[in-house]
Amino acid sequence: MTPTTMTFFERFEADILAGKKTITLRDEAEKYYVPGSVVTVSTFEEGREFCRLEILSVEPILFDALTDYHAEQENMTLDELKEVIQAIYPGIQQLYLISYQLKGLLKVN
Ligand SMILES: CC(=O)Nc1cc[nH]c(=O)n1
Repeated sequence: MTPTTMTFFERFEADILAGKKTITLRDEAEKYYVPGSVVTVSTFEEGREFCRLEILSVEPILFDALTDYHAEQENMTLDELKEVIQAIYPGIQQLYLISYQLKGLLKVN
């Protein structure tokens, strides 16, 4: 079944809404997003819905293949991005690069 939801840590919310973070790197469990589908996005911490995103692509990528270009799309330096990914997914090598575009903001409740 096509996933219809995605969560992000609250600290990424502002960058997503500002269009400064346009990709996310996820593990095997989240490789099933479908290009062209729209997902409702909520915070990981509180489950607060804050936007909808259209999934543009889902591609496998190895941790060691991450470049400055990927970091730029995450609004980070490459060192920061690698630290963040290692903190979320310790020891991971196989990642999935999900690119998306903002489809709409959700009202504050
Ligand atoms: C909740 C969660 O896993 N969030 C992530 C993970 C990887 N990248 C990202 O932008 N957000």
